[in-house]
Amino acid sequence: MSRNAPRIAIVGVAGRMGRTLVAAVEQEPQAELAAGIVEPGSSLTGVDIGELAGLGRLGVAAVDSLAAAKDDFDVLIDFTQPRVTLANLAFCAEHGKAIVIGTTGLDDDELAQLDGYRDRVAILFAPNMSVGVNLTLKLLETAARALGDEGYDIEVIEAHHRHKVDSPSGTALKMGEVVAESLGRSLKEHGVFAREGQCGPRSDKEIGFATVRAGDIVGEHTVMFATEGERIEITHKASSRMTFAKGAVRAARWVVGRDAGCYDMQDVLGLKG
Ligand SMILES: NC(=O)C1=CN([C@@H]2O[C@H](COP(=O)(O)OP(=O)(O)OC[C@H]3O[C@@H](n4cnc5c(N)ncnc54)[C@H](OP(=O)(O)O)[C@@H]3O)[C@@H](O)[C@H]2O)C=CC1
Ligand SMILES: O=C(O)C1=N[C@H](C(=O)O)C[C@H](O)C1
Repeated sequence: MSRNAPRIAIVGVAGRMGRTLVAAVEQEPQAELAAGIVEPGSSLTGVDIGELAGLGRLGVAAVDSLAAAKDDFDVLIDFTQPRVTLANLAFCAEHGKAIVIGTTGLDDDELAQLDGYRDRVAILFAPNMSVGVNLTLKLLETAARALGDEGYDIEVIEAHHRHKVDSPSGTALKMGEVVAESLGRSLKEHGVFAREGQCGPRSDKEIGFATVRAGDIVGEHTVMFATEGERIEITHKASSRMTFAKGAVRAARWVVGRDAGCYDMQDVLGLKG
């Protein structure tokens, strides 16, 4: 491991993404697995985080607060839930740590709170850390510009596992925002998130969202552009959480040592502009 390998802490280390992140950091020679945080008072406190991830002993015991790991890490990776993420962001701002946030489902107020830290700490915030999804966002920009004003109806369809708590997914919302922005529309005004009963025909400019929750689906997103006589579908399918975890580790290595600001995966991958 290089002397400049960032020391990474993972919060929510017993979760679906937390466990995958432990494996991803462990596989990255240019990063050090420094700490793993579980919920305050968790019975998993003190358990080796390698054991939690099914990798065997790694010599890092889970702690139940960020304060307990304060001197051990340079960058925190957080895939938990909105209120926990905001508390961890406040901690990172206070203690000069960079943070990678993968948590989705933040409401407008929580997003504004997150944004309020942009002058105090380096934040990497993205609803999907996979390279494939971030490339898909660029393809969507191009497709929307070419097709959007030519009478194509736009619908976003996503499917995830039965445990997911937020809907639509953060990725689906991001895809909708990218398409809306490319067309000069506002997603707040034109997003349609439910159709039931006698809801009438769709309007030309609406961007519809449909959600599936079933079994162990890791994450699938399709944006459909449909008109009389043809339809184009741009689809991304994740078949392993490792794609998100590897992206997050890449993001952690990128964001550590940056100036305060709110960055995303497009910055990491050089896809801006
Ligand atoms: N940006 C991206 O690329 C991706 C984002 N996500 C997002 O990541 C988030 C987590 O997803 P997932 O891993 O499936 O969810 P899980 O519920 O499996 O994991 C969340 C973990 O956070 C833990 N947790 C809750 N509160 C605290 C706390 N105060 N301190 C420490 N740990 C805490 C939970 O512990 P406990 O179980 O004890 O409650 C749980 O282990 C979701 O918002 C999801 O949408 C997911 C995949 C990719
Ligand atoms: O909860 C998940 O699992 C996922 N959440 C993210 C989202 O809401 O977009 C990303 C990924 O699709 C998996």
